Amino acid sequence: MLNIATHSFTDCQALAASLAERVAGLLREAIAARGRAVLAVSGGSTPKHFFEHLSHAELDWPKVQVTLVDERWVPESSERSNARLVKATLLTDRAAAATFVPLHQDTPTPEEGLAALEAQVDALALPFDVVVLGMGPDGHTASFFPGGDRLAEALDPAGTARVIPMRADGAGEPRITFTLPALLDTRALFLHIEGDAKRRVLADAQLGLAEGRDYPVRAVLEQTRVPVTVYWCP
Ligand SMILES: O=C1O[C@H](COP(=O)(O)O)[C@@H](O)[C@H](O)[C@H]1O
Repeated sequence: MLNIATHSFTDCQALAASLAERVAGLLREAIAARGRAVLAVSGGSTPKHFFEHLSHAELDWPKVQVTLVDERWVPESSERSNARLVKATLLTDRAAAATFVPLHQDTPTPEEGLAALEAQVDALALPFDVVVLGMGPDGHTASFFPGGDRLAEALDPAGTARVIPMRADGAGEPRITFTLPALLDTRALFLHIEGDAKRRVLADAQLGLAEGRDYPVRAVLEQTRVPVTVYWCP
């Protein structure tokens, strides 16, 4: 049984405000219950307004750790860096007091930086309280790309690795990604998508109508470990 709820908005700014309010509420609850909160967010173009709203949220930000669900293996000076987006749009205003745990090392390849990255990830007070995934038009989420060289390993529910490198034709550059079992180790899971094309991809993935195409997001939709809440606007 799929455990998916969908919140649809006609206005993407309203979506961003609503998702930020929901996430802030969950982070507040986590701090009240455990004295800290851990948030994993996506990169790409979609989360910008959500990040801007969340950055103003009133909560005890020094008790919040923020990380990324995946990262492009580029320096932070690159426009493609997910960390750059997070620092510019989320870790400002009140949220500047949060601790950021990046998924990048200054090494030529993710494989060479992996041991140091694993040590960085060890600093996270897991499980996550909130994970916010995005999705590309090709049905990738985090860096679970169609045809990814380590896709099966990343999606293996019994896998023990938390982060792994990923390469795929559609990925642009090498990636590092939390694995699916690591991301499902969360108290709340959101999927934030915008636009009709992505809604169709999601519907196809959900109904198994991918017509031979490989939509990795399907693994998130079909798992039964944690409910998925989809936020969508046109
Ligand atoms: O490359 C990535 O793409 C996806 C989707 O990005 P968008 O630009 O279509 O919103 C994103 O969720 C992921 O974190 C990122 O690395």
